[in-house]
Amino acid sequence: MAVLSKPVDGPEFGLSPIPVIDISDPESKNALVKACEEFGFFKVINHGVSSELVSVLEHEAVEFFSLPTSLKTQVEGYPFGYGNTEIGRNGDVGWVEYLLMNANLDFSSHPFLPGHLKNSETFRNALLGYTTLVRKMTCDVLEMINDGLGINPRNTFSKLVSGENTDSIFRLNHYPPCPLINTNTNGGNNVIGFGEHTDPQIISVLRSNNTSGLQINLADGSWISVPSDPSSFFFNVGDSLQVLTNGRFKSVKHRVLANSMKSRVSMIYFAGPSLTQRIFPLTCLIDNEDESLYEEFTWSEYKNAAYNSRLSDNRLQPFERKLFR
Ligand SMILES: C=C1C[C@]23C[C@@]1(O)CC[C@H]2[C@@]12CC[C@H](O)[C@@](C)(C(=O)O1)[C@H]2[C@@H]3C(=O)O
Ligand SMILES: O=C(O)CCC(=O)C(=O)O
Ligand SMILES: [Fe+2]
Repeated sequence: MAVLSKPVDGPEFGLSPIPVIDISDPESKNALVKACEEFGFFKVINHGVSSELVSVLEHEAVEFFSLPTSLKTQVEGYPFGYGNTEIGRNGDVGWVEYLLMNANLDFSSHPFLPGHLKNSETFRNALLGYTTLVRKMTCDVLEMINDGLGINPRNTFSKLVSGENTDSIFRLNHYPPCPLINTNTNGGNNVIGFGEHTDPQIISVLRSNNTSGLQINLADGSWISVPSDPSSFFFNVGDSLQVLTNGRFKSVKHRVLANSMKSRVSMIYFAGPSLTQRIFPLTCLIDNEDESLYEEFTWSEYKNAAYNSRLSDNRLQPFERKLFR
């Protein structure tokens, strides 16, 4: 469990600057590009994903996390399966328990699911329904971004995350109420649920219950709280999309603070490419005077490096080109 050395403020009040994008409106493509450039983060509304499906999956997750630890415990297959407190295997800890799984497997024979869930048809159906709809929404959003950037063909980004072999991950996180929190005078707290990091994949899609805790880091280095909204989805630009856009989009640093009173339950779909996919800045996004900021790598190379790093490391640093001007 990590305790921040300096308490942070919790700016829960006032208007949130987080961009809200109506994806039912094709004209939102420019707002999407702007959000990816300025925040690397945005909230999506009018998405068409069934709230009933989301509720069933959340209910199943709550039931699962309420089981005794002995029934949730990890099976073989790092990083997948159940875990608590430890995030990754490089010393990161947080006030969280989670279930991590590959989102492209047949869930009926999923090797990483604890027996209780593997045998639950309700859970398997909800998971399959949810990941199918969220993948489709992700592709729609990537295509709108594609249009907004004026790139051809339209599926340049979406095809990276839509094939059979794509390496997408699904994560359920549960942050129980934390009795160790000292609430400071500004209403903030000092216990980390999930430490600061950027997501390695192309784009991540997060949905949570009505408990806040997620914060994003702005360009000026300050942290702002993301007001919870169970009926919307929050999108994060990942490191790979930062590289594909030659740094025009920034992968957003984010973290989760624990809550003393309420449980937070979140579900995140990490849209990743196939392991052999080569990642490099798209030529059409390199301005004439600019140069490519990154060396080419495969997703597998990047992922291996990422999984050997700490959460807060700048995982793109080894792939940055040394430019001499
Ligand atoms: C400490 C780690 C956990 C993580 C792998 C890593 O070594 C660094 C990146 C972490 C992260 C953050 C986003 C996702 O939650 C995640 C599944 C991912 O792809 O990268 C986690 C990894 C994890 O929990 O194993
Ligand atoms: O649980 C959350 O709200 C965010 C977790 C997160 O950033 C992650 O799992 O990568
Ligand atoms: Fe994340």
